[in-house]
Amino acid sequence: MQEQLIPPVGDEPIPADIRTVGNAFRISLALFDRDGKILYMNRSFARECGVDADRAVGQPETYFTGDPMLPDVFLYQRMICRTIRRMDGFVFITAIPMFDEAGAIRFVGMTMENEAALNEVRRSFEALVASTERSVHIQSAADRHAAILRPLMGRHQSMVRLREFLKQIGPSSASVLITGESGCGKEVAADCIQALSSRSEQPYVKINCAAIPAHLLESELFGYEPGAFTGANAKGKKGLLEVANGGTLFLDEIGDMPPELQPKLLRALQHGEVYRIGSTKVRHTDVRIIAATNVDLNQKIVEGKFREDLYYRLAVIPVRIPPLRERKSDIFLLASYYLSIYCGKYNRNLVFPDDIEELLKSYDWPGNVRELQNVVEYYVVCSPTSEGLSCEQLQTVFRHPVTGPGRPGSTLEDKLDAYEKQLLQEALEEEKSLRRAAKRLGIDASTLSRKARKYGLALHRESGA
Ligand SMILES: Nc1ncnc2c1ncn2[C@@H]1O[C@H](COP(=O)(O)OP(=O)(O)OP(=O)(O)O)[C@@H](O)[C@H]1O
Repeated sequence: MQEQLIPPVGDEPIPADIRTVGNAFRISLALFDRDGKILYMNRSFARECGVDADRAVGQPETYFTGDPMLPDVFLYQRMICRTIRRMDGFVFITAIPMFDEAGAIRFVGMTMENEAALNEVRRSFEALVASTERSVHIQSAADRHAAILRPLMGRHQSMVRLREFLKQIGPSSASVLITGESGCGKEVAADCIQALSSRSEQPYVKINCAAIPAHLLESELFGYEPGAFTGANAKGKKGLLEVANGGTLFLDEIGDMPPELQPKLLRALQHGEVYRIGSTKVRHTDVRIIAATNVDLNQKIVEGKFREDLYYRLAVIPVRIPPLRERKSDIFLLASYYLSIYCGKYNRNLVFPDDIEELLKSYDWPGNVRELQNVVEYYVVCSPTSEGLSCEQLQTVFRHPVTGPGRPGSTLEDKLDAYEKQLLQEALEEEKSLRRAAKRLGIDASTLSRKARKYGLALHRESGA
């Protein structure tokens, strides 16, 4: 059988050949599994950290550094570099995530270089640069895509898949309909699609259909001729469909598009033809439409409030953004990210104690990432000391009552049940099969299946549930 060359994710030991190769290099190298535990450390890395390479296996990153980098690697899903000051000078650490075919992080490779080694490289590099006339920086397409998609954070499988999907659909000119609850990131996704498209250098115009009264929305979208109506600009005005010509128009809250405007919009999308108010002259426009809504358009169609033909024109590519409660494992990552942002903004130094972490994970976040952002800002601004706020104090700004294990006042049994449910839900969401979810939890598949039924959790299709 052929030797496995790619390091496993923790299920099997690293093959001896790989260890030999790793030890032969001067570079300090370590590998971590998806839970941030050390899978392998070569001799040079162990020497650099003053630890025993074999004993280090299975330990968390904090075993050799007090300032962990892996949470950021898992959060941003990209390479992170950091310089750490030590008694004997600086060390430069690089951590690079390695992905599996489904786009999930499989393991993380980390290298560590000390100041002396880097100085040696720098001297060679300076000599090389001095001997050349020019240095060219080439940014790969992968780097560019990663940079564009960075604002759409999350390492839950659904977000990894979403980013992959956006990369695939971004370049086309097809209309996209983004659905999802309020505050879950529809506009962030629209911005990513636009930036990934071949129209990224062309106009990008946004309009919120719910924020503008119907009569004004028509003149905003289609424009008008001089003297078309009382109070109109004497020179007339271009509509946004004309302004966005060659580029992209983002129609936010499309579900609020007044019924009387829908046929006119359909015509503009279908034939690229726009008539300004008060004009019979046709103007041609080539616009990619990205629309977003948090209402159920199918329901609106049934109620006769939204045209079915317009729906199909808009939803050539449907994109659904999952609400935060369907990707619970992202809650704390996002909360930690916003904590660092707001601590920087308000010059505070705060952390989340364990009970606050539990509370944040227990809550359903009806307002999604926007609500989470607000709650974290409240936590930073309103904490009287560096101890932070208590759970009871923080919950006063939640829109709904908390029902998970962090809920104060519930019995030990309630809390244990809620915590068990949360762990099962996370494992079922993140693992591809029931068997893998059961393995991760350390129970057999039939027990997992029974417990999942008890808590009303959806099982993977392969389980036959
Ligand atoms: N995946 C994410 N990573 C980081 N920030 C996010 C993410 N999703 C949303 N946000 C942040 O949450 C806030 C709300 O996002 P956005 O406006 O895109 O939501 P929306 O779904 O368009 O909301 P609405 O339906 O109310 O218009 C923004 O500040 C955005 O930066």
